[in-house]
Amino acid sequence: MADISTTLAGVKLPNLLFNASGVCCQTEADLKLMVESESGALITKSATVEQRDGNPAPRYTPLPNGIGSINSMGLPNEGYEYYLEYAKKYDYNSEKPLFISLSGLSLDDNVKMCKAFVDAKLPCVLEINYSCPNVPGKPQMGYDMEAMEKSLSVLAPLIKKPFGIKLPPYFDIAHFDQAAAVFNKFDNLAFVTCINSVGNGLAIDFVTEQALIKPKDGFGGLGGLMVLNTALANVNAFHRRLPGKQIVGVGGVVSGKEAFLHVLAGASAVQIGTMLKEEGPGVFARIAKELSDIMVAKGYKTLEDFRGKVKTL
Ligand SMILES: O=C1NC(=O)NC(C(=O)O)N1
Repeated sequence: MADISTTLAGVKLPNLLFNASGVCCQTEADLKLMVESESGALITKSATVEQRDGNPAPRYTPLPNGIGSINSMGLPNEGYEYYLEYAKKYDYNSEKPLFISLSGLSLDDNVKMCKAFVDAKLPCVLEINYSCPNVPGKPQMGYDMEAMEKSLSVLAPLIKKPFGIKLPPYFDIAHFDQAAAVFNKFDNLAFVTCINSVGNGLAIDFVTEQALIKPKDGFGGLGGLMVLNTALANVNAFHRRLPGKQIVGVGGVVSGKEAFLHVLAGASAVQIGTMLKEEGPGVFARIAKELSDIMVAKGYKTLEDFRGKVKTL
């Protein structure tokens, strides 16, 4: 067995795999499945101040031939106080650290939620979601560098301890440069999670000639294998540009091979979304073994042996 343990934001994970926020993490029942799984950590569904039902169904579907998924959930969640209570009851002596995702609909909302978690003085780690593409009328903060800098200039000093942010995919080198210039201003911004779904794709059924999901005329975030190469680029771009910070890789992890590639690109931990949704929590044990077998075959003992060591020509 190879050692696939890691640390993230100063906390130890027995293995680098956990859920992407939003999948298997909205209710305590979901989170119990994550605790009982072979994941190395767990993260809660992005919370807003108030409980939200989210968008009308159908709002998630896998796409044919295992290429991925499309979703327009619309931030359905139990409201931040539900996750604060969960975090207060969580067993921090367990080997599995708890991450909390917050996705305020305004800076004031994010301040209110962050304050509540800071005041509770809990060991859980915050991941601020700047990249939900599915709330009608709410452009993604992650594509507004000025707004992101303003938000971080308020939240980073408020949170004080290490925290992370969830980013949308960027597709232009200038945007990697601009975003990194903002992130490097905040010392306790310990990690960035790349990528959230590729926003506003459209899946259409050939036979019925209908969009596959109901919200927003069928427009929704794309995930799964088809976004792997964009995810790897974002992981590596920020690994190169954010010295001293860590990257959580997410996007397209369907087996140990893609998890290996995310680490090679620079990831310190790897989240799984679509494959977890489709396969269930058993996916963690499968992918952990597949990754370990790959490392043994390649002669790597730990993730540090190859993290960020993608070769260029
Ligand atoms: O940040 C998010 N990304 C997604 O792809 N979907 C969810 C959502 O719609 O709630 N949120």
